[in-house]
Amino acid sequence: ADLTASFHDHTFQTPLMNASGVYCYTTEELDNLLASKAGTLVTKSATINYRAGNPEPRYRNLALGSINSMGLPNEGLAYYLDYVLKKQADPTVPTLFLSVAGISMAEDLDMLSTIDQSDFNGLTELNLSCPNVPGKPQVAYDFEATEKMLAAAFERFHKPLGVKLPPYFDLTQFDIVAQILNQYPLAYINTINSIGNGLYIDVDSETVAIKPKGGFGGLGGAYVLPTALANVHAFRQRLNPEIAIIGTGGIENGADVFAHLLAGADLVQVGTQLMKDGPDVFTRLAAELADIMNAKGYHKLADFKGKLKTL
Ligand SMILES: O=C(O)c1[nH]c(=O)[nH]c(=O)c1Cl
Repeated sequence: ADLTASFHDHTFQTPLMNASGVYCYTTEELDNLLASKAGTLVTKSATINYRAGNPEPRYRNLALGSINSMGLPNEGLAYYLDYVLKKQADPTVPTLFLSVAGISMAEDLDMLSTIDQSDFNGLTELNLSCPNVPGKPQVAYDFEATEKMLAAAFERFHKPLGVKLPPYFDLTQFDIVAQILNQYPLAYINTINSIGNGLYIDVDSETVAIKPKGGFGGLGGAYVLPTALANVHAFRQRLNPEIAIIGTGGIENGADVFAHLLAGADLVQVGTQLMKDGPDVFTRLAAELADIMNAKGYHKLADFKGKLKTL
């Protein structure tokens, strides 16, 4: 089976990559991703300046996934922009993704201007769905703010741009959000971000799992797979075909990768399972996906991508 993934005018050795926020804070972690079977990588969502983030413990692996309230810790935009600019000079390195998540629209726009004026030749991911900055509601659950943000972004940003979206749970929300997104020349959407503000309770200790926000945090892993698949498929059915889709959420094995692709994803991102297994997870996921494709007689991703059947 050929796992080569095409995404606009880019090709990747596999459709697999990390989810922003996982294994992508430092240049060492990012280099380890490049050395793995991941097709490419995305950097930790950046703010203009270094951010310490929320108090620890702020991430926990759980039997059925994970919970996090990191609070947008990152080294600052320049650190990640320097990294991708250096790496893109190497012809053996695939096209890279750079993520930004300002804690205000002004900060987002400043960062987009900085990137636009740079020689970055990869794709930029505007994170509209961070659920863990206390006092800052997610932009993407405010449809007016989302529209304003996209209009302002495309006024000043001329490189390929994608948006990271939170999960939606109502079909009319899919209709409304898709109608907004279809007005803009987006390269892609990335769906889903963690399911915001879950609460894990440890019965033995009668305590929450993480320190920030009284234990409330974004859920990842197996908990979120059906919601992730629904968002991928709902948007594939509604978005202009020029807007590609990155499927994120709940991938533990090759079958989950296959399901995301079947639902319409062009690339998939792995967060919780990468946190649990490290970059070798991409070797396993690639092998498991290839086995499934071979068993079904599929030779390339286009043979089944987006071809989910209904009853
Ligand atoms: O707390 C975080 O840093 C965080 N955590 C998430 O689960 N999604 C995000 O977009 C971000 Cl920005």
